[in-house]
Amino acid sequence: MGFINTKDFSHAQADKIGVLLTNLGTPDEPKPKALKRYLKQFLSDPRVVEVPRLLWWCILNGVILNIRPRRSAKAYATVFTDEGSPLMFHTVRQTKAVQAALTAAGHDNVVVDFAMRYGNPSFTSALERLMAQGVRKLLVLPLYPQYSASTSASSFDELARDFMQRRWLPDLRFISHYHDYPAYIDACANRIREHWQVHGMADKLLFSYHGIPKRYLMNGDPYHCECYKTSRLIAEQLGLSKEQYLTTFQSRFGREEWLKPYTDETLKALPAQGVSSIQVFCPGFSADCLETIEEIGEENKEYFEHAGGKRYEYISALNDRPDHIAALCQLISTNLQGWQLTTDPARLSRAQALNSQEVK
Ligand SMILES: C=CC1=C(C)c2cc3[nH]c(cc4nc(cc5[nH]c(cc1n2)c(C)c5CCC(=O)O)C(CCC(=O)O)=C4C)c(C)c3C=C
Ligand SMILES: [Fe+2]
Ligand SMILES: [Fe+2]
Repeated sequence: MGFINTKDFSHAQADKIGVLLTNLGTPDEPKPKALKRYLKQFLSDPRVVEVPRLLWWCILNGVILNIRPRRSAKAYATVFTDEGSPLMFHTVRQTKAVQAALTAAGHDNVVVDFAMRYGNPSFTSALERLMAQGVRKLLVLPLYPQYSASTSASSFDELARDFMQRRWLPDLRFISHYHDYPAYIDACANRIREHWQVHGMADKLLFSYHGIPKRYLMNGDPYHCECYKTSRLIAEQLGLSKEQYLTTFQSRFGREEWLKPYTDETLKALPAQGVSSIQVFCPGFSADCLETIEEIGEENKEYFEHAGGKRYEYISALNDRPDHIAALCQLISTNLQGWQLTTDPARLSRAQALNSQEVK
């Protein structure tokens, strides 16, 4: 068996610490061909669709990949900008901002990069870049605040798959969730407060999270509980009573039951219950993407207004807001504790010299 070898003698350099931010991934272009490639990889992941493989292969290749790419391409075309897919450009900005903040805080041997679980840039390409810079310690932070096997565990699978090909593995730390991390909760609350300062409050605040099949919860996935805890902590931070906010689940796929209450059905029902104004925030999406901009910002707005609702506001995601970046940096720094973090150039060059001698 052949392993990926370290070709650039990075072991001759002082050890660096790599921070790899990851997210779901997005199609390269809003075109059916690119969508087919992306959806095939995404929907073939057994962590995402837990259905017997042979049966699923037939449904996916026989039906879904012949219909969905065209439909999804149309939806993506409404959110792509000159900078590309929102999920991509927000993740690029987050990566640059986290790198700048960590460097400014004195973590001068930390290199930050990002990878996407599906599509580009792949985990392997990002890991190659990090290893080539001398990274021997790696912290991986999937930007999913709430743990779910379909996202967080799937990211770990992809990391492990890459490592199976590698001869020399780095030390590894993996942050599987941060749904109740105080600085993240504060950033969410700040974002909502800022919105209120401009627009005032609405009758209710709705926290909408991406759904997963209910079966995954029944089989032990903690995602549902973590979403409810995040909502409660943000609401407490904002001083809201239980009557003032709701938690719902969006983005259903397929026919089986998903986590309830559903976002779309809730928004269709609220006006008849006397709720005429609503503000929607999506704490589970660290960056705006198709599911927030198009599904929450447009599609669900229509449902609410069509049902008689008067005022609907989508509160955009944390993206690269300074308090979000500060929260991520705090989470990263805490998880780097005990690993060599130095701002001392003399020590770094001594380590470099020693390593070079060992190589000779
Ligand atoms: C098929 C089942 C799906 C599960 C389970 C699922 C879980 C899940 N997804 C996210 C975050 C995102 N999903 C996004 C898009 C998206 N999700 C699914 C399906 C499942 N997701 C599909 C088919 C798509 C593609 C769009 C479409 O064709 O409708 C995105 C947006 C990506 C973008 O490019 O903008 C995100 C983000 C989470 C957090 C999650 C489980 C908790
Ligand atoms: Fe999804
Ligand atoms: Fe969607």
